[in-house]
Amino acid sequence: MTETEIKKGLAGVVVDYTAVSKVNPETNSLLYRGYPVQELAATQPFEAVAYLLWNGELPTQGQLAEYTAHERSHRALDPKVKDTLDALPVDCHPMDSVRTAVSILGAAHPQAEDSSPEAELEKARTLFAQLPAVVAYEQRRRTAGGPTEPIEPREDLDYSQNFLWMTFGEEAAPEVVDAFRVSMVLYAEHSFNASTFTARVITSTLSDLHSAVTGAIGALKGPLHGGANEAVMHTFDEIGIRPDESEQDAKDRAQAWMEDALAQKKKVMGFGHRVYKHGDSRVPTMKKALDAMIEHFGRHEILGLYNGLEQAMDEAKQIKPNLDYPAGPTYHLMGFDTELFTPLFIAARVTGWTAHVVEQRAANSLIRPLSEYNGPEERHVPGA
Ligand SMILES: CC(=O)SCCNC(=O)CCNC(=O)[C@H](O)C(C)(C)COP(=O)(O)OP(=O)(O)OC[C@H]1O[C@@H](n2cnc3c(N)ncnc32)[C@H](O)[C@@H]1OP(=O)(O)O
Ligand SMILES: O=C([O-])CC(=O)C(=O)O
Repeated sequence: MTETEIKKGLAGVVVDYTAVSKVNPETNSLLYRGYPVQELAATQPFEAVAYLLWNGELPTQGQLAEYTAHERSHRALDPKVKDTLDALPVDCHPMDSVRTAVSILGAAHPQAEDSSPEAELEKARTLFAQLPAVVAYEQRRRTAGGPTEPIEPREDLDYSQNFLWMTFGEEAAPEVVDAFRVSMVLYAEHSFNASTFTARVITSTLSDLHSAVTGAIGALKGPLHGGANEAVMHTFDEIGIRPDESEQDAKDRAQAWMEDALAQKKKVMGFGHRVYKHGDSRVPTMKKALDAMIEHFGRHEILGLYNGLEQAMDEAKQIKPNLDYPAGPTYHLMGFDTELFTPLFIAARVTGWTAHVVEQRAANSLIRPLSEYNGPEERHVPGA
């Protein structure tokens, strides 16, 4: 009998076509609908990148104006969502809160059961516009220690400006807005990663868009995927962030921490990738945004910790950082609670997920792989 080849973790398995993005580990590049992500990050508002992912082309000025107006008119925190969030424990994980909020928004959507391409796009655009209020409110509820008043959105601000406004109740500096925008663009899409694949599996049963996104959030939460940006900050905290420390001292401590962690065979979150083996295509762009935040806030000890861990990992195992590594400390410097980092990833990735939902539905085949049984041989219930 020939042994069945098991593709554990589906590693290296190509399961379908996609025109949404191309990850190329050979050239270390990432294209959204053909455009290099670093070019999009350098030039485009996040709203235009969302449009591109959904529609396949960058918007004209008129199309962007229409999308922007739609986004701005759906920004307020839904009262049903606020009531539910207020009923949750204040210290529950915000990923659970956002997952719950998406479920409510789905149940309440007037086109919940309409899966025509037009309805799917409408639902995607609306959810994209609604999510910042949910994430911002979760940060505010945690800070207040319980139910509080949300900050009302401002229609004169763009997506990134308004996100920071609703979270912190003040207008962010342009440098901060730009670093935030760049993070959103970089987090938006990455082919058949675990959460996107989850969304596609759910869609393949002809289930609805909000169910697909709710499931995708569950997959994103884990530290081997999106939860790594939160985990990176826990590592920094474990090493100890000392704002008065010199960059070199911080670097030395981080290197010593990493040597110890690797000696104990620990997995260090924020490093490694299933597809990229020579570095994540998005890291240089995100690292620039982190550098800008380090300069803006004058926090060079963070750079010391960052470089110390990266260098020690590279020397010991030649494993490179992934996008979550520079994103974590960037969000920390902006003032987000560590547990809010992965919800920020949701706000960005909802664009990619929903583009994949539409693509899956348009050329659907139920996703149902096989397994090789290795349990007990057939046996019989006594007395049967
Ligand atoms: C945006 C994103 O979602 S990016 C991914 C975010 N996730 C993380 O940062 C979590 C940390 N990284 C990891 O766990 C892995 O690198 C993954 C899950 C991302 C990719 O994993 P895989 O392709 O399955 O590789 P796998 O986990 O088998 O690792 C291969 C080898 O490298 C080692 N390795 C990989 N990543 C790390 C790491 N972060 N720290 C220490 N060792 C690592 C493994 O221990 C393994 O070593 P071994 O062959 O001696 O046993
Ligand atoms: O592609 C992956 O496996 C994980 C990742 O980097 C992402 O989803 O952005």
